Amino acid sequence: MKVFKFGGASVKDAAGVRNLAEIVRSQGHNVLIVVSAMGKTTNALEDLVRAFVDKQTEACQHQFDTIQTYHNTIINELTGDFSLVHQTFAQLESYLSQPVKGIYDEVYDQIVSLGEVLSTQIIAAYLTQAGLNAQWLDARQLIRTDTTFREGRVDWDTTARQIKEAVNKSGVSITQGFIGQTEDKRTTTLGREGSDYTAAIFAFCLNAESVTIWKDVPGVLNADPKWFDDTVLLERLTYQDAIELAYYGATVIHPKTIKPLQNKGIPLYVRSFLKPDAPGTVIGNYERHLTIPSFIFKVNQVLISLHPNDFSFIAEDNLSRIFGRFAQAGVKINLMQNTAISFSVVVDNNPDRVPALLNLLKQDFRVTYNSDVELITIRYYDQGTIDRVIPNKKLLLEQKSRYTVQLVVKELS
Ligand SMILES: Nc1ncnc2c1ncn2[C@@H]1O[C@H](COP(=O)(O)OP(=O)(O)O)[C@@H](O)[C@H]1O
Ligand SMILES: N[C@@H](CC(=O)OP(=O)(O)O)C(=O)O
Repeated sequence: MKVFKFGGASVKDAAGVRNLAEIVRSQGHNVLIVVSAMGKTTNALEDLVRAFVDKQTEACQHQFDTIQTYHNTIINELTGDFSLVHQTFAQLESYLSQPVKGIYDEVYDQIVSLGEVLSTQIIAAYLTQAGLNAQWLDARQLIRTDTTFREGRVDWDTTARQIKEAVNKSGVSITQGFIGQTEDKRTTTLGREGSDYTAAIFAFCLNAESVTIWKDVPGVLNADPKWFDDTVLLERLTYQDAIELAYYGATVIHPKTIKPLQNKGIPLYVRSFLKPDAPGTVIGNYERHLTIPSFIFKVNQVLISLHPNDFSFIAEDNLSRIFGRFAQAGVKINLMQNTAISFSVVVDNNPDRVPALLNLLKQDFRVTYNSDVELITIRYYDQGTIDRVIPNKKLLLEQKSRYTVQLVVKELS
């Protein structure tokens, strides 16, 4: 069987849902479909959580209405029995009418996970009326995680057992990306953009023949077309090149997706939902690595420099203290570099996490930071490619390995 993953961009409106059905009809015999929340619903639900926890009743109601209206607009253009969708909105409304229960991240997961529940309920209803009888599966009952809310860690043994028992390998099934559940039945999410990872989890557990991620781009390109004009389609990629590109921030694939697929040799296709007959990119066990440079831009980064208060070296004890603080604050490091008595890191400038991290670090270190920096990564670089990306930018830090260069830059004002 195959696994197809459709992201929010592919199902942002009724036309997207119809297009999904056409792709499944023409290419998806014996397929499990993993779907994300529609359009930008996850962002909208994040705003709803903030308003709910901050007890901003009006903002909360407004956000709820906006999300419901958006989904109703899509439903109104489709045919099918959407009663489950209305039930989900009723459940959400009832949850929002009660006092906030649990820590922020837990509340976040109970609410934000509903984006995927709604999208799959709508699509399953549409597929069924279109004669594609889709089995709707609740990913919360299949993917078991620990209690790390917003970044649930998968319990592979339980997950594999539950998936093998529940999924029918013939016909069409549909389930939610991004969500799972703890042992005591509290919903978790797997980290933003985690639906690709869900597709890989299902494929791994089911020994699927392939995974296809349907995108609004022709495949994996050598740069994000939103930033670069002359992009080139990478027709074949090794798992290693794919994992490196994703890890450095090529948002076309979630970095956690590759490992489960590589471990079982399952090919990953990245194809266009706008041109479903085009071959796109295939990622697999190939001998040849990339031959052309790839560019990855991460904006809205912050460069943090730490200097031990007691002038001690950046050695094992200080390093373990630093990494402990980052883990405690839940902040991922995108780049790091040290000298004898200073340690520099670049992280996403996440307003929910970075201020708390800085406070923790200030307990032991003198902390300086530079916000609004960009992190540019070039894989298979040469000097010409570096020169191409740094005009009008001040270079703050550079790190080179044999195949990859990373540049921390700031716009020259
Ligand atoms: N190397 C790359 N190749 C192709 N697309 C890329 C690359 N890096 C970033 N992207 C961006 O990824 C986007 C698709 O991802 P995303 O918007 O998250 O889709 P979805 O909602 O389907 O998961 C593309 O529109 C493109 O701007
Ligand atoms: N809806 C979740 C999960 C996801 O992967 O979405 P998408 O496939 O649209 O990037 C998010 O936005 O984080």
